[in-house]
Formats: sequence, C-alpha cells, structure tokens
Amino acid sequence: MDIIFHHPTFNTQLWLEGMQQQLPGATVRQWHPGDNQPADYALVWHPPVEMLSGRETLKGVFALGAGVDSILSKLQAHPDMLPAGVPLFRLEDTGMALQMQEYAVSQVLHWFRRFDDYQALKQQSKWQPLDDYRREDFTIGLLGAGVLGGKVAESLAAWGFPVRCWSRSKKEYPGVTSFAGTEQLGDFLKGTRVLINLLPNTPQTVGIINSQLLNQLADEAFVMNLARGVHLVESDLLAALESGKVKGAMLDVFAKEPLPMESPLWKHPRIAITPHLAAVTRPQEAMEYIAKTIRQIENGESPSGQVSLHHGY
Ligand SMILES: NC(=O)c1ccc[n+]([C@@H]2O[C@H](COP(=O)([O-])OP(=O)(O)OC[C@H]3O[C@@H](n4cnc5c(N)ncnc54)[C@H](O)[C@@H]3O)[C@@H](O)[C@H]2O)c1
Ligand SMILES: O=C(O)[C@H](O)CO
Repeated sequence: MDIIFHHPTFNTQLWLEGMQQQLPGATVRQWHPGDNQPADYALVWHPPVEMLSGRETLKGVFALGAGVDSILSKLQAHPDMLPAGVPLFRLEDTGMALQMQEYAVSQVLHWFRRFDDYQALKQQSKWQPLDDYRREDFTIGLLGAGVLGGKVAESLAAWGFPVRCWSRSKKEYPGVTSFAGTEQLGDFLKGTRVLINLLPNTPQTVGIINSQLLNQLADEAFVMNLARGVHLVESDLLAALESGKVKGAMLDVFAKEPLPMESPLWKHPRIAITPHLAAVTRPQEAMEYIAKTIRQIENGESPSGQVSLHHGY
C-alpha cells in the first residue's frame, strides 16, 4: 500500500514515520511536484491540484483537519482535483473535542462569574461586588451540534447550564434541548444568552451570525465563534456590542487570517481574540484514526468521517 503526504506546515518526518508505524506494511512518502507514482491513499492539507488530479486509483483522501472548506473551495475551482468516486475523509474529533470543551467551558465560566466586569472595575481600582448571574438566565446555544458541537454541549450541560443546540437534523445529547432546521432557528435563538458557533463553512452557513440573528438573542448576550470567520459579519457584531445587545465576544477565527493589524476587533475592550487554535490536529490521535479508517476501507467496511460533497461538510 502506498501513501502520499502533503502538509504546508506540519512536521513531515513525524507524520511519515508515525504513519509507517501505524501501518507497517505501507510505504509512506512525502509528495513532491512531479511525483506521479501510484498511491492508494493521500493525506493532505491545502493540496496542490496536481497532487490528486488524475489519481483514479486512490482509495481515499484524508483532510488533516476537521473543516474541509478550503479543500472543497479548491475543488470548486478545479473539479478534476478529486477523481470521481474517490472518497474524501476528514478528522472526526481525534482530540479536538476535548480542546473545544476546555476553550468553551473556561470562557463561559469567565462570563458567568463576571470576570470581564471585574477586570473592567479593576482598571478603575474599584472594589465593588456585583450581582451574581443565575444559571437559569444563562442559556447556552450551540450553532452546529456535530462531533465537536455535541461534545461541547454535553460538557456545558454537566456544569448545570441550560443547553440547547441547533443542527440540520434533531440530536439526542443528554441534558441538551435539540432544535433543527431553518424553521426552528428562531425558537433556538429566543432566550439563548451565550451563542457558540461550531457550524461547518457551507453556502448555507456563511454570514449566519449577522444583525438579524444577533437581535433574536437574549439581551446582554455573549458570542463565541470557534468555527470559521466567514460565519460572522464582523461589522454586525461591532454594532451589536455598541448597542449593548451583545455584551462580549470571544473569537478564534476570522474572515481574514491572520487578523489584519488595522482590524477594529483588536482594540475592542469587550472582544477577546485567539489566533485560530481552539482545537488543533493532534498528530498521534489523528494518525491512529486515519490508520483505523484505512484498515476499515481495506476490509470492505464503511468507515465514518466521509465528507458529503453534496452537503459540503
Ligand atoms: N477553531 C478551530 O480551531 C477549529 C478546529 C476544528 C474545527 N473547527 C470548525 O468546526 C466545524 C465543526 O466541526 P465538527 O467536526 O463538529 O463538524 P460536524 O460535521 O461533525 O458537525 C457539523 C454540525 O453542523 C450542522 N449543520 C451543518 N449545516 C447546517 C445547516 N445548514 N443548518 C443547520 N445545521 C447545520 C450539522 O447538522 C452538524 O450538527 C468544522 O467544520 C470547522 O470549520 C474549528
Ligand atoms: O478545521 C480544523 O481542523 C481547524 O480549524 C484547522 O483549520
């Protein structure tokens, strides 16, 4: 079995050796331009078109992340990049759910215990106890309730918050109220105090966090964007912060990354920023997952994690 690998920033040697250990019978190589030798599987991130095009005998392509929007948008521009019938897989969890839980739970608790307000008071050297927030006024809503959103919802429910989620179809997560489809988006938003976005980037979800959506949240809402920058209309968030409808935001992803120096988001006192690292690919877990999936394909099974080209995620 031949495996080709391309990632613009990962430690290639670590991946080649690691995959070789996972699949001792395989030959794993870094792909270089001009390499047209046979391959059964490709592990990629931002792949050059010529790496994959024409490879009709591939049995699977693995995106080395959870979101496949960059690959799918390249595929739109170059439809021959993925030969017809070759399945595209993505990473499901592989250690990312725990990272997302850490990120979301710590920030929700930060807002719930009013540490943002106490930080502002500290700037004024003010010793001033504030009223506690009540859990029943702190409903958390997950936009997107798949592999990552579902796990984040469960971890926040375990902290005793009312938690709800919104997805394409109904979900059954313990302690989480499920809303599904465009027709239930309004009911989901009504009363949501903390909105956490974990949707994939698709034509249906671009710009979904806009003025119209923000206005339907509870007053003094909080917004956490952990998915993709294009989901959020940044100027609408700034307007909602200005009006007081939104009290604070925590943003990990941006329409343009790195976030340009001149962006007003940097200086806004009620916006916290991290540089797209809410959940990163953990090599060991990812390699174990990919090897397991390859073994399932080789055994004629149907593994999970296949991207639907129709749905775009
Ligand atoms: N910031 C980061 O570091 C980071 C890390 C990993 C993933 N991500 C992002 O998180 C996203 C989610 O990852 P995942 O593994 O949970 O994906 P997933 O495919 O398992 O879940 C997607 C969820 O979104 C819902 N959904 C999709 N389209 C919808 C629509 N039109 N209307 C309603 N619901 C819709 C699905 O029903 C599902 O519940 C990824 O696509 C990626 O962009 C970000
Ligand atoms: O989707 C992912 O895996 C991360 O956001 C990195 O792009």
